[in-house]
Amino acid sequence: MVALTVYLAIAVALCVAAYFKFLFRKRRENEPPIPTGHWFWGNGEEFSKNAVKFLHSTQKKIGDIFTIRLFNQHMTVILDPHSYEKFVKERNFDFDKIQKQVNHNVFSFELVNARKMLKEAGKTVRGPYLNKGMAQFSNYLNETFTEVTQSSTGEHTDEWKTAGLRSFNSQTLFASLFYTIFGKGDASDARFKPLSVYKNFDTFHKYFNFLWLGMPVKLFPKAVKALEGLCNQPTSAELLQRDDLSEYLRFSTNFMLEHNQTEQDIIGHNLVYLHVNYNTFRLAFWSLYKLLENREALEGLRKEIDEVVRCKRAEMDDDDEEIVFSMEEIDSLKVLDSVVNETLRVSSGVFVVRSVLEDTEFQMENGQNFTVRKGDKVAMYPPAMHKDPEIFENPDEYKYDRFVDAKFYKYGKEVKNPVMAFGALCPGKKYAIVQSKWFLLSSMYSFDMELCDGESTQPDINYYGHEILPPTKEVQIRYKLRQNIEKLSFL
Ligand code: HEM
Repeated sequence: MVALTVYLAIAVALCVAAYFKFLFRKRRENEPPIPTGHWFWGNGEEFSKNAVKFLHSTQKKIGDIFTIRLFNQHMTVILDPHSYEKFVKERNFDFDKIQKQVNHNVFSFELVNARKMLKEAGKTVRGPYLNKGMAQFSNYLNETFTEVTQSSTGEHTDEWKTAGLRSFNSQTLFASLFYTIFGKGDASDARFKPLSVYKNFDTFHKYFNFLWLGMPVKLFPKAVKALEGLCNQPTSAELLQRDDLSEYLRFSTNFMLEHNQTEQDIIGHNLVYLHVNYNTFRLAFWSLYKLLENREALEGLRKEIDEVVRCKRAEMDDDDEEIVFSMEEIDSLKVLDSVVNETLRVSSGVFVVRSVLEDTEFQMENGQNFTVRKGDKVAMYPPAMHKDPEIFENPDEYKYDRFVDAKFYKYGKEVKNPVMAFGALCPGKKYAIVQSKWFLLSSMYSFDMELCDGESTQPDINYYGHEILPPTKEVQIRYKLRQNIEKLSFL
C-alpha cells in the first residue's frame, strides 16, 4: 500500500513537472499577449473547430499579435498585413526547419544542401523555362481535352457528358501537370501513370497534417498502401533519359546524385515536387467550381475570353490552325486575373510559418515592439487576413471581379499583398498562376459546362494548414465541346 502511494505520488509529480515544462507559460515582459485556453489542450480545440473564426475573435479582444498554444506548441500569430514584409525578412524566423520536417516526417528523406538546391532549382520554373514548360503543358492539355470528349467507343462526340468535377480535372489538368513534370516515358510501362498516382495522392493527402506533426505513417494503413503505390516510380536513370523531363526534376535529380543521395531519397523528393504541384490542381478545382456556381462570373469571364479570341482570329492568316497566346497576353486579361486571385482568397488554407531561432525583438509596422520566444513558431495566417471585412467587403461572398483595378486598405493604409496564398518563398507562384489561368481559359473556351442540379460543395476547413483546401465532397458536372472552336496553344 505504501509502495503504491509512493508510485502515485511520483506519477503525479512527473505529470505536474511535464505540465509546467511543456504546457504552462508565464508571459515574460514585452512578449505578445496570450489568449485564455484550456489548461491541457491550450487553444487547440477552438482552433481546429474554425481557425479563422477563433483568430478573428482573439484579434478583436487582444490585438494583431498574440501567442496561442496548440497542445504543446506555442505559436505567435501576427495578423497585421502591413507587418508581412518585416515578418518574411526577419532572419531569426526560419523556414528550413519546417521544410525539413515535411521532407522527413511525410516523405521520409532529408535533402542534402537543401537551401542551395531549392534556390537553383527554383530558377528552372521562371523566365524562359516557364515558356517551355507552358508550351508542353498546353499541348498535353489539348490531348486530354480530346480524350474526355470521346465516346465509350473512342469516337469524338458532341453530346453532353456527365462526370465528377475532380474526376474531370484529374483526367485533364492533373494528367497534363504530371506529364509536364515527369515526361511521358514508355507508354507500355504501366508504372507511375497519372490517374493511379492521382488516386494514391488523394488518399495520402488526407493524412498529411498527422504525418507532418510527426505521427508514424504505420498508424494509417490506407496511407501506407497509397505511399507504396506512389513510390513505385521509374529509376532516376530512366527519368533522366526522358527528353521531356521537367528542368526542375532534371536539375534536382542530378544535384541529389552528386550529393550521393539514394534512389529512395530521390523518390521522396519527386513526391514533394508532385505535392507542391498538387496545389495547382486544387486551385483549378475552386476556380472552375466557383464559376459554375456563379453564372454571372462565368459569363463575365467568357465574355473576356471570347473577345480576345475574336480579335486574335481577325489577325490570323487563312492557313493558321491554332490560336496562339503569349505570356504577356495571358497576363493582360484582367477578369481572368481577378478570378484567380479571388479563388485563392476564398480557398487558401495555409499558414506562413517559421521557427524562431533566437529570442527576437519584432517590430510591428505600427512601431510596437514585441519579443518572440526562441523555440516557438511564428506565423502569419493568410486565410484570416483574406476574410478580414475591413480589407475585403463582404469577405464571405465570392466576387469574380473583386480584383479588377482594385486596391485594398487596412487601418486606412493600402495593403501591399492582399493575397498571400504563396507565402514569400514559393518559387512556383508564377508557374502555378499561369497554369491555372491557361486551364481556365482553355476549358471556358472549349466547353459548355454546368453543375448538375443540386450539386454544391465548400472548402473543407478540417484541412486548414494545407496550401489550398480540398472540397468537402465531389460535385457532378455536365460538359460538352463548344461548336466552331479552334485549337489554343501557348507560345
Ligand atoms: C496553387 C499553387 C501553389 C500554392 C498555393 C503554393 C504555396 C506555397 C507556400 C504557402 C509555400 C511556403 C512559402 C512560405 O512559407 O514562405 C510554398 C513553398 C514552396 N513551393 Fe509552392 N505553392 C504552389 C505551387 C507550387 C508549384 C507549382 C511549385 C513548383 C515549382 C512550388 C514549389 C514550392 C517549393 C519548392 C516550396 C519550398 C520553398 C523553400 O523551401 O524555399 N509551389 N508554396
